[in-house]
Amino acid sequence: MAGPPVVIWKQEVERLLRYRELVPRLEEALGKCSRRDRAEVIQPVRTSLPLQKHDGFLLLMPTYMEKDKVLSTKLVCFYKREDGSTLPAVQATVVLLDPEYGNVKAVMDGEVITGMRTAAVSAISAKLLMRPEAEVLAILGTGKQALSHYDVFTEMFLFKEVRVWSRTRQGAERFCRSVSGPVTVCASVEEAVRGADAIVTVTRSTEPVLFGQWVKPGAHVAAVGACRPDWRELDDVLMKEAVVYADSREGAMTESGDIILSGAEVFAELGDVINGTKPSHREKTTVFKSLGMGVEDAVSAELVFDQWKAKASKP
Ligand SMILES: NC(=O)C1=CN([C@@H]2O[C@H](COP(=O)(O)OP(=O)(O)OC[C@H]3O[C@@H](n4cnc5c(N)ncnc54)[C@H](O)[C@@H]3O)[C@@H](O)[C@H]2O)C=CC1
Ligand SMILES: O=C(O)C1=NCCCC1
Repeated sequence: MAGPPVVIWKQEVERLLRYRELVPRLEEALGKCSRRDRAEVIQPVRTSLPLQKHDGFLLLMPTYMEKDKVLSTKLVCFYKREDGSTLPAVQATVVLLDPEYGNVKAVMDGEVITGMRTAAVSAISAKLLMRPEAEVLAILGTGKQALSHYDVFTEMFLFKEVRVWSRTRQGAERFCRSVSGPVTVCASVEEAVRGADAIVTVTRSTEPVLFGQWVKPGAHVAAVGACRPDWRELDDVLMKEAVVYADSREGAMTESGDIILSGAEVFAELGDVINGTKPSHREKTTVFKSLGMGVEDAVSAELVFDQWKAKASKP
């Protein structure tokens, strides 16, 4: 008889999850997704429930990995929120189940998982698609995702300069106080991205903020915001000039305004590049359109649970 589920909350998840273990698990999971083998991953396009009164959405993200014996679902709410609002834009919980019996093994905070797995997948996109001689990273937006992207990008790559742009001075100042290394604060998006080799867009904008005319040919863009079919972060010029990669082709065609409204073609999934079935076009301008996938949460939560069990079994 299974016992009650364990509850693993934010600070514990923060203690247990490390990029050096998370990144290889995510790479493996992305490869499995793109093989479309239902014994490896079943992950339907997520259900999205509008919370119209609150200008938000609830997303349900169930995932089953039969061979790996992983069954989970994330519940994540996200809201448009005005700048200066003290309320979080994203709130998430991950439920981990035992696939053999269907009982819940663990309920865990999903905020740290969402922050870290999203940033880790963007860093994987950079590992696969960014030029190796990249020196300048620009981050647009200074919220939670901006911080996790700063952490993993500076852990995995050696940039000479990290630039940041925020709509508000307070946002940029808060970001600079929160990170451990030097940052150049830029007064405009154009100033931040001109000459940058890698650009991360992590804003809540619903209109384009990054324009192709400012982007250096051969740069790599990880586009993380704009996760609704009518929301944009990138303009048509950039979307049409770049070679576009996505985490999930189905997800991108259903949810990404940058892809749907620009008419850009998804060249490949990151998993196709990992599996060697599609090439990496490092020499060209590349866009990785990230929307987030349940499988990323599933393997992250399983990793947290494994680490928790290992710690709990120590005398
Ligand atoms: N692809 C994925 O897997 C995930 C995507 N997201 C998306 O990433 C984005 C950032 O998420 P968080 O960092 O958690 O949010 P946050 O609220 O912590 O930060 C959002 C940032 O965007 C800025 N911003 C808000 N409106 C803007 C506008 N109109 N133009 C320019 N900047 C604007 C804010 O000042 C803030 O710096 C959101 O769009 C969220 O939906 C979040 C989690 C996972
Ligand atoms: O994958 C996720 O988690 C999210 N994706 C889009 C916006 C909110 C969270």
